[in-house]
Amino acid sequence: MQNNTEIPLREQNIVLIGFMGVGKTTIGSHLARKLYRDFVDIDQEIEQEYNMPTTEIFKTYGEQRFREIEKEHILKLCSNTRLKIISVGGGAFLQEEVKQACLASSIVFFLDLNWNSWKDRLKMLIDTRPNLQNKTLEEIEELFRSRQDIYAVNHSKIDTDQLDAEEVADYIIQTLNLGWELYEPTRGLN
Ligand SMILES: Nc1ncnc2c1ncn2[C@@H]1O[C@H](COP(=O)(O)OP(=O)(O)O)[C@@H](O)[C@H]1O
Ligand SMILES: O=C(O)C1=C[C@@H](OP(=O)(O)O)[C@@H](O)[C@H](O)C1
Ligand SMILES: [Mg+2]
Repeated sequence: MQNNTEIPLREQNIVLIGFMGVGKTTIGSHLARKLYRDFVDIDQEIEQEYNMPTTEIFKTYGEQRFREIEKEHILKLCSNTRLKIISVGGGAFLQEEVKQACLASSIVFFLDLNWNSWKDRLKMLIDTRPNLQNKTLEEIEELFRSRQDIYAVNHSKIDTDQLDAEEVADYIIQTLNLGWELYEPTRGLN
């Protein structure tokens, strides 16, 4: 496994985490475009490999199998790549090995959104997120709250409540620039 002390800060992968629907995929693609990097969305990679949407993968093979494939994809990226923008699914950090690999090899941003703002997105998420289906709103809130612990260890937390996706990407870039300049300053010409 690569360790982020071995990779220059400016070359480390950037990993976006957070609950379903907070905007990891949308913000990740903006970030990749703005930083001229490749974007990898783990759910999209798995859907391409199985040639079916996540809901079908859950139905056909079960969540456990999905988690195994998810882990394989993420661990491979953590050990073999740099300079990527990676959006992982909201349940990826349930697996301690995945969480530790991301934290050790990459810069991990937690996209935070409060429950009241998140609730407004439920309608547009429900058809494509198997773990939101067949649940009452109370059960979804319980899942939302119980998941917060797995995101609590990160390198930077962004409060996204008041920002659109493009603004979150810009904010992440500002944070990165600050860290890069502080810890790996670019040398002047003389
Ligand atoms: N900052 C934001 N403000 C408002 N809507 C957003 C924001 N980020 C994402 N969205 C919308 O929320 C929905 C879920 O976004 P998505 O990127 O798929 O989330 P995730 O990958 O975290 O599950 C999309 O319809 C997207 O357009
Ligand atoms: O939190 C979860 O259990 C899941 C989140 C989804 O990704 P997003 O967080 O991008 O919605 C996807 O991996 C799958 O439906 C399971
Ligand atoms: Mg996503």
